[in-house]
Amino acid sequence: MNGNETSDGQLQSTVMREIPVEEAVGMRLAHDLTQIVPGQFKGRKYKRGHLITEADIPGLLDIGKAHIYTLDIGDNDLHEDEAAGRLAASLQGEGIVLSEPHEGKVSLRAQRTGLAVIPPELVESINRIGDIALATVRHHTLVREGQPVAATRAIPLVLPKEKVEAAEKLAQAYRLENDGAAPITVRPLKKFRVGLLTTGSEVFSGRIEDKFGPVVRAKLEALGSEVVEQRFTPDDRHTIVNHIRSLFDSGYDMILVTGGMSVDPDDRTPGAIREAGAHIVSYGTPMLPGSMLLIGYLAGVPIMGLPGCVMHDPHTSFDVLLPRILAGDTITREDIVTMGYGGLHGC
Ligand SMILES: Nc1nc2c(c(=O)[nH]1)N[C@H]1C(S)=C(S)[C@@H](COP(=O)(O)OP(=O)(O)OC[C@H]3O[C@@H](n4cnc5c(N)ncnc54)[C@H](O)[C@@H]3O)O[C@H]1N2
Ligand code: MOO
Repeated sequence: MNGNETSDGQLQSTVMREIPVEEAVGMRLAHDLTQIVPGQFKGRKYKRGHLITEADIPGLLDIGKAHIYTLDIGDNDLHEDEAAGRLAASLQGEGIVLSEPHEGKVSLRAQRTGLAVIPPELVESINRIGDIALATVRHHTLVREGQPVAATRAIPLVLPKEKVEAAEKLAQAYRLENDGAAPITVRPLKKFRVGLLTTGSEVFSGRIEDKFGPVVRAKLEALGSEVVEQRFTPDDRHTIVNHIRSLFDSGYDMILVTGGMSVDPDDRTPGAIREAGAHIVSYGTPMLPGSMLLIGYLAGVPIMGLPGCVMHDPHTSFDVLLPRILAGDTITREDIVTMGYGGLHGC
């Protein structure tokens, strides 16, 4: 006979009792209790299992707890912490660590900097079940080590086991359809050696100082890659083409060309990238800022034309595409097309 089974062998249902705090001394809390002080604190004040003493009573009353529950979980139910934990475990893949359950919530955090993989349809299917919530970052978000990628939360304190089992089945079906891959993972980024070509006669001649190089270097270094070489060229198409070909011959993993991406007669970069022999996936991305970005491949080597806004705006289409490329993805026209929805960030 287990703890919840009756003497005649029947399954027992959950029993919850409300106890006035004054009568709860000597009992253990059935769940975490939260305090919120706007602007100062939000979090667990008392932990599940805490043994209530006389001294706790004023503190409990301060956070609005005139009663506490005693809880005997039935065979067909789950405590919020167990429910959130089981759902999180069913989703956890490579590059993800789980937090301890906390106020009915479990966080899935990035174990490394990388690209979050989240199947949106699965997230929606799980949230359709009800009583159990799954919130995630968007698919293909760049995440840093320790950053939350997703969180699971049970809505009621006690919920039917079958709801969690239904979610686990969906996660299992995902694994079967995806060669055993878990639904939520963080893909690592490769270390790229990058050749950088900065166009602009005003920079080449020394009229103004180069501000593009340091920005591009910093963005790559922040993701574990490096600009090995930066060259400068005036706005002369032929010279730009020759530099691109020579950077290609140097065997870099990626070639970046800055400036000259817009509509002026001196904007030579898109034509030069084309003339160098690149297959153009897209000139123009439906995202602001970064709409004048070009992406293509030169015999398999990614090449991007970076518009002036990349030097100025902290988050552009370059910041969306760069982690994908470093994760090893080949960018397609469809990837570009789908950037427009939700892609208005500035301008
Ligand atoms: N009439 C239109 N105007 C603009 C359009 C358009 O479609 N029609 N597009 C806009 C967008 S979007 C962008 S972004 C900008 C910049 O485009 P470019 O990539 O062509 O930038 P440049 O013309 O080469 O330079 C613009 C600006 O930035 C300075 N610059 C460039 N490179 C460097 C560098 N390495 N270091 C320091 N400063 C640099 C350059 O001197 C100019 O001041 O165009 C919009 N306009
Ligand atoms: O390439 Mo520009 O945004 O779109 O500023």
